[in-house]
Amino acid sequence: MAAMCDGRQVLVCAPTGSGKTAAFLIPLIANLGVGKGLRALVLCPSRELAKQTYRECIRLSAGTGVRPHIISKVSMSDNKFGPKFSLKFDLLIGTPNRLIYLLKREDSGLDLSSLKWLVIDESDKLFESGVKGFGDQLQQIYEACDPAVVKRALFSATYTIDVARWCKHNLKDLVTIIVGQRNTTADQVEQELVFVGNENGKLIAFRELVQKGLTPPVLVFVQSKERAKELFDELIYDNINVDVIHADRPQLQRDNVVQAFREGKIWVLICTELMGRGIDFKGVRLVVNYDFPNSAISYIHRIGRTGRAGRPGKALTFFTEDDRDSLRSISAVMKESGCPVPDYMLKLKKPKSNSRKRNQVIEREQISTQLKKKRKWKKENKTQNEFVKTTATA
Ligand SMILES: Nc1ncnc2c1ncn2[C@@H]1O[C@H](COP(=O)(O)OP(=O)(O)OP(=O)(O)O)[C@@H](O)[C@H]1O
Repeated sequence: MAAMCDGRQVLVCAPTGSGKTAAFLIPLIANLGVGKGLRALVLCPSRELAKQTYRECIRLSAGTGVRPHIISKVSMSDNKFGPKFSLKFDLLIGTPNRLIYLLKREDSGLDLSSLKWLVIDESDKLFESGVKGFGDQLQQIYEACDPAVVKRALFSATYTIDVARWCKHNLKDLVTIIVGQRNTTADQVEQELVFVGNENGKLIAFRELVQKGLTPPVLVFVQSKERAKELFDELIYDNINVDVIHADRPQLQRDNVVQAFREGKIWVLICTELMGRGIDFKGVRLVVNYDFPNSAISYIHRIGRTGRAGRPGKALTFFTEDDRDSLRSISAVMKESGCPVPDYMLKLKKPKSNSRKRNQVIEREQISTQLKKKRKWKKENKTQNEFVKTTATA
């Protein structure tokens, strides 16, 4: 906070749940002063996180006169944007794609010429390149800002060499702040790896957990929206108060699910990486990695949804033989955080670079026993029909 208040550009890495949102919002609000035009922009990788940051900003700026705004679908269709839009607000929060959409629309009134601060939350995520990455979008936003005037502040719980290198080469007068050890989990999270044998073993292990008694709220991470839907279809019949959130659900449903989970109306929330970063649900007691995370970075963020703001939390990570390649790096993170890890895991060989691409998602068997049964039935019926056909023609 002190560095930003002094007008220095910063690269900050601090553990999950340690209060980074307030650490950038407070200096922004304090430094904006009186002025005309949009003077600060905060970028987040998901709409859920943007909304949460906006809520925090409203709270922190109360009584200061600072006017925050969020780019949401509603505000875009509400005619909030127009020729004088940039004069109505001081601080704008949003995701890169919506911002670019507005920058491209001539009638949006979005003008970044008065911008003083650009904050990139979850910076390593927003720097990711490739089709699914935000890297290109971030580049377009930079080009719309005046680099001589706009100061940048990058925040994340994880530190990647790519971001650090970029900052070193591009940001003058940079202060790098690292709280604790780089790329470790929050201290308060008790972590455990559970070998479950195979896909079916995951369902059995999860049901055992429920039988023993879960203390809600619980977050369950899977690797894709398809798997999130499948797991939901399984658990919905188990008399668990469960719901699911993923990118295929309409925004209104996503908002309602988040709200219901916050209010304790949903006890178990199945989710994808969408909820892996930044989301602050108060008092999540347990995070279950139903599917093994595909990188140590993803592991750190996912389990960081519990053990926030000094509260205790627990993280269980299921693994099968398929997860062997990632086991070593994640067990090393656990060991670094002081959790007991069997020696053999730490001694596993590094996967050959050509055997598995970085962050590659593992192909897994379907979760759903119903689907499996259906497929088996179809296959058996097909063979039977073929047998009838061939004997009939013979
Ligand atoms: N000084 C403080 N004292 C007590 N609680 C705080 C303080 N600052 C922030 N918090 C609370 O801590 C929680 C976590 O804060 P925040 O969401 O900013 O974490 P974060 O560091 O951004 O985590 P992540 O890396 O997961 O995004 C929030 O509920 C927030 O209200």
